[in-house]
Amino acid sequence: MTPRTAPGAARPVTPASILAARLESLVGRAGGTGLEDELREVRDLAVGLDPYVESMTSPESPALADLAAATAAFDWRDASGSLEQEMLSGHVEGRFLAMLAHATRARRVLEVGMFTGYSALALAEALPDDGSVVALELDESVAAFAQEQFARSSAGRRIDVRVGPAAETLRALAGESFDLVFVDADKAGYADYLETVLTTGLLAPGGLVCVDNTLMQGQPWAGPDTENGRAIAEFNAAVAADPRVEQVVVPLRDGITLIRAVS
Ligand SMILES: C[S@@+](CC[C@H](N)C(=O)[O-])C[C@H]1O[C@@H](n2cnc3c(N)ncnc32)[C@H](O)[C@@H]1O
Repeated sequence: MTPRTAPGAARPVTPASILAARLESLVGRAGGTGLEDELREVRDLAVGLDPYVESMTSPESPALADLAAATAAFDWRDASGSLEQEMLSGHVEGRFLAMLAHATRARRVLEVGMFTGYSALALAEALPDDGSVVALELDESVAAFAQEQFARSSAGRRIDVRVGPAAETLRALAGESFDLVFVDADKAGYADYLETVLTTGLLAPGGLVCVDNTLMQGQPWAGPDTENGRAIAEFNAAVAADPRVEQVVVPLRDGITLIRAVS
């Protein structure tokens, strides 16, 4: 397992940022090879991508910026399970999810895997006053952390947190339906969560499912071979072969797959 980073010192966890860090390191070691200038150009292309995308995207709300800062300032090395600051989706992905909520005119949103609540709050901010986000989280302490943040913003009152294993909470939600579902919990559980959402009426007719980390740091095509990489590779292949759905993999951050039911 990768050691958790000190507060504020996030490590690269997306294909683009990993590529940028690797190229930075290669530039540092390229002296005398004759490849320095070319490598620098390639490095600049990779290193500038995320900051450029971020600077051209509408800014995050003060409440989201505060939540991200509180998450980065917390020392996750003492936290339970595998929680780490890098789990937070962040500015551009939050805007993307909010844009999807607007575009689909979502009123009811379900999130599977909340962490400190960044995506839940980004989605809640995009909903009408009578809208709601039901956010599922396994870890009681991180759920409490998120709820403290939600209490500071008016959109936070639209978020209903349910603590427990998502598989159980999803079954307990039978009878409810959601216009937009964001899946971002344990990768080994993804196939089960999608199946439950598609087959039990949780996804409203015409609803959209968004699944995070479907590029999993590039592991499905470039390795290394890890448990999460295998889980995502299997999940992606199963979705690609599933005639019940249509999907597109968006290479934003660590990959988001958008899925809709077609039969
Ligand atoms: C990647 S983080 C979610 C990040 C969050 N959506 C965001 O955008 O900031 C994954 C979260 O899923 C939670 N989780 C893991 N397994 C779970 C399970 N079986 N049921 C519910 N939540 C789970 C973890 O505790 C963690 O907080």
